[in-house]
This record gives sequence, C-alpha cells and structure tokens, in this order.
Amino acid sequence: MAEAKLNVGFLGLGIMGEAMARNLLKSGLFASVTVWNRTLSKCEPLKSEGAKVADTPAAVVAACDVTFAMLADPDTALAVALGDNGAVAGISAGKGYVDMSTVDEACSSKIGAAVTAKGGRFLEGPVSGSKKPAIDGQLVIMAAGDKELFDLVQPAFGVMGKRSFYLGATGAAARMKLVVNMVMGSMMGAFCEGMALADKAGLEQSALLEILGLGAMANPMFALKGPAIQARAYPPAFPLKHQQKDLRLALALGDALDVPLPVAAAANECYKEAKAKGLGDSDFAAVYESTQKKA
Ligand SMILES: NC(=O)C1=CN([C@@H]2O[C@H](COP(=O)(O)OP(=O)(O)OC[C@H]3O[C@@H](n4cnc5c(N)ncnc54)[C@H](OP(=O)(O)O)[C@@H]3O)[C@@H](O)[C@H]2O)C=CC1
Ligand SMILES: O=CCCC(=O)O
Repeated sequence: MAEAKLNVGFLGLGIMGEAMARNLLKSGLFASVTVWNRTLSKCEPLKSEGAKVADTPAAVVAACDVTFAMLADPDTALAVALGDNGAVAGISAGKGYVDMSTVDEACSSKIGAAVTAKGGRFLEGPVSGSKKPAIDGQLVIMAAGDKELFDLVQPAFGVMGKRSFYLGATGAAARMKLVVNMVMGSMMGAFCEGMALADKAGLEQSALLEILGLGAMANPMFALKGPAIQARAYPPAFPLKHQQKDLRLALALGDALDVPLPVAAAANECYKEAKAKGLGDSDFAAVYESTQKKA
C-alpha cells in the first residue's frame, strides 16, 4: 500500500526559508504545505502558489506531521519554538520538528528536549549553500537527532538539497555547521584583504581573481563574490549579520573546548566593524568595507 503523503509546515520565510518552502510546495510530494512568518505579509506569495497560512507557529505544528524552521539566530529559534503560541505548544505524540536555522548546540538541545518532552521527534538540519542553492534545491544538509525522523524527511531534504548527512545525536550538526561557517567567514576575510591590498598596490582586482581562479585556491565563493566586491555592491544572499553570528558562536565553541582560534577571532572583528558601519543586512562580502580607511 502506498504511504500517505505528509502534511508539512514551514516557519520563517526569509531569504532561505521562502525558497525552501517553495520547493516543498512545488514538489507535489506533500498533502499540504502550511507556512508562518513573523511578518505575515511575507506568506502571501506562497499562499498564492497554493500554501496554507497559519497565524502562529503552534497552529502550523498542530496542522502538520512535520514542521521545518529556518530562523535568524538562537534567540529567534528559541522564541519561535518555546514562546507563547510557539511551535512546541502544537506538538503532540509523533509530530516532527526539524530546525534548519544556524544555531549553537545549547539552543538546539533546549528545543529538542522541549519537543521530545511532549512526545514529539526532533532533528536539527542546518544547511550549507546560500540563496541560489536554496532556490535551486541544491543545499547541503547537516542533520542530527532523531534518526527515524531523518529517514522520514528524506523526500523533503531531497527537494531542498543535493545531499544530506546524518551526523549523530542532537548537537553534532549544529557544531559541524559552525565549523563550516567559521572556515567560510575567515576565508572571505582573507580574500577581502587580498582584494584591498591588490587595489592599493596598483594591481587589477580582476587579474587577481583570474589568477586565484586558475590555481589551488579556485572556489565558487571567490568567483561569485569577487565581482560584487569590485563593484562594492552587496545585495544580500547571506546577510553579514548572520555570518558574524556564526563566527561568534564558533568562537564560543572554541572557548568551551579550549581550541585556539586566532584567525577566526581576527575575522570576527572585521565583521563586527562592518556591522557597526551599518552593513549587517548587506551580503557578507561587504566585510570588504572593513578593509577601507575610515572616512
Ligand atoms: N542566507 C544564507 O545564505 C544562509 C543562511 N543560513 C541561516 O539560515 C537562517 C535564516 O537565514 P536567512 O533566511 O538568510 O535570514 P533572513 O534574515 O532573511 O530571515 C530571517 C527569518 O527569521 C525571522 N525572524 C527574525 N527575528 C525574528 C523574531 N524575533 N521572531 C520571529 N521571527 C524572526 C524573520 O522574520 P521576518 O520576515 O518577520 O523578519 C525571517 O523569517 C539563519 O540562521 C542563517 O544563519 C544558512 C545557510 C545560508
Ligand atoms: O550559512 C550560510 C552559508 C552560505 C553558503 O554556504 O554559501
């Protein structure tokens, strides 16, 4: 007998969440897709494409077998899960909650414990890949927590991503994601310093990009962000404030484990400076501006 289609929910329709929820909807694999966003007007495009809209996270979870969340940061993930009319209020036996936000282990564990205390199942599932991979369903999903839930949501992960990794007990995916983004934030910081030094040294930034692109350091990030840095135009794909949050959380993990992270700590200062210049909502490539002399 064919398995019944799942009713799925999605909380948080920002840059990533809207694209991910749309891929769930477009796939036709689910009986229904119910969405919620703090700014409710952002639900309208998906509503016009066939999604249901609920007024609260609790109402989404109550209506769905599995609910996914993609929220800004740990404080937000906790508020949406545990606050009044939060997701956990809608949990009952067997329901699944998959938090795909980039958060630290303490946040994820707290949400997981609240979900399981009500008989629900919890998985963390942070992702690599930005706006375009989210639109294209090409994210890389790092998951940890309830393995049966991981298996159950494979069709959903399959439409949102190109690969999903099961990494073990809750916390493992949160830690992995922070390590990955610590490397990314430091790489971008070093790249921006190179671009700034090339410019001041009388070299063409486009020549630097070509030379880097032909050697062992070739990577999609430099190729994609290089032209934006040259133009000093930073439409957000990955907001700088989120990259700084990830460095902050990775440094806290390093502190807790006594791992020296001087490169990441220096990069974090650059992102903090860019944020203080009002660039938090710009793409994280705007960290280039921290290399420029103050006006
Ligand atoms: N953009 C990227 O390239 C990637 C981002 N991520 C991670 O994914 C998560 C989402 O990122 P992204 O989509 O870019 O972020 P956005 O800033 O575009 O969206 C953030 C979402 O969180 C919601 N939110 C913020 N504050 C609150 C609050 N106090 N209460 C309720 N909801 C709130 C926003 O609602 P509202 O619309 O009302 O503001 C929105 O839905 C972050 O953890 C980020 O680090 C991971 C991989 C890539
Ligand atoms: O957390 C954001 C990651 C962005 C990316 O992997 O390109």
